[in-house]
Amino acid sequence: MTIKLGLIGGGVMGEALLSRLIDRGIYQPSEVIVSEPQPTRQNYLRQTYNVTVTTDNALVFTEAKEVVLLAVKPQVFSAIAQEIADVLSIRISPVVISILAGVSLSQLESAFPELPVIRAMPNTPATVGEGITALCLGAYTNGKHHKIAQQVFSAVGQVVDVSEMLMDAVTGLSGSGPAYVALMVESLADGGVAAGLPRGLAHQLAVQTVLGTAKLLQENKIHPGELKDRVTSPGGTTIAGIAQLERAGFRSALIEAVKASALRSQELGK
Ligand SMILES: NC(=O)C1=CN([C@@H]2O[C@H](COP(=O)(O)OP(=O)(O)OC[C@H]3O[C@@H](n4cnc5c(N)ncnc54)[C@H](OP(=O)(O)O)[C@@H]3O)[C@@H](O)[C@H]2O)C=CC1
Ligand SMILES: O=C(O)[C@@H]1CCC=N1
Repeated sequence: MTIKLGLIGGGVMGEALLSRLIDRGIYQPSEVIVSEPQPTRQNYLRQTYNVTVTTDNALVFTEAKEVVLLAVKPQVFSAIAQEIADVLSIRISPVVISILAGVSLSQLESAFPELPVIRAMPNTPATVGEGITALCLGAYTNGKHHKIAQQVFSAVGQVVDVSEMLMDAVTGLSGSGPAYVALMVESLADGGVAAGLPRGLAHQLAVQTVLGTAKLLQENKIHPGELKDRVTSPGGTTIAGIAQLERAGFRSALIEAVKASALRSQELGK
């Protein structure tokens, strides 16, 4: 069978994408090649997904006919681009989709001259099909490449198209955001424990509160401020908690976290 999908880097995000794409039948295992340096990780990927696994990044490029997903850390991008440079003259042209934080379309286009490239920023809820991915398209892409990217990322959640100037901000918000939400869940549970709840129950209450609130905001399309007002009874418990959050600079802390992450994404692209 023809190999259609190449994945360079089978780590956290690479595996999240691989797993859903195979589960949903978008690619058959025999249509996928993955490159991964570590033997233990290689064996795991081979055994779990029944895909071809290699250490040869150039082979992934020459074998994959439809799409090559780059899912390595931004710090190894130049090394990988060099490895692949030799086979580029063969003029194979899968669409290259990079999920690397900070790495710009112009950097991708200089590494893969004249190839169609797409910059994408997914997030870890992709693992459970609840991710959100922002896409921006390089100069050599066409409608077919866009469709492939939409198909790949809609297998793991929502997809939005943005202009490249917004990608660092997207990275700061939805790319890194799951870590901020996880920190909030952990802290809510800690608060519950401090107030006397057993740990397991505190965790369950915290997770479901975040999940349910997100669902309510999404399904009823209400403004977060309105939802806050609905929970906040005059002279009640919630306003006592909110006053404390405001004293501690909760909103400002989140705003600054997103800005710091966006700035770091910009730096990684330099
Ligand atoms: N994690 C997240 O939430 C998100 C991450 N991203 C982006 O996704 C990319 C990957 O992140 P993440 O999955 O978290 O990182 P991981 O470290 O989990 O995955 C990277 C994988 O690439 C492998 N790798 C390292 N060097 C090479 C090489 N030369 N050739 C092939 N594979 C190699 C690593 O192997 P080894 O471990 O042996 O080094 C590892 O398995 C990053 O660029 C990040 O910016 C984007 C959105 C969200
Ligand atoms: O922390 C990082 O750099 C990556 C990019 C977005 C989420 N994780």
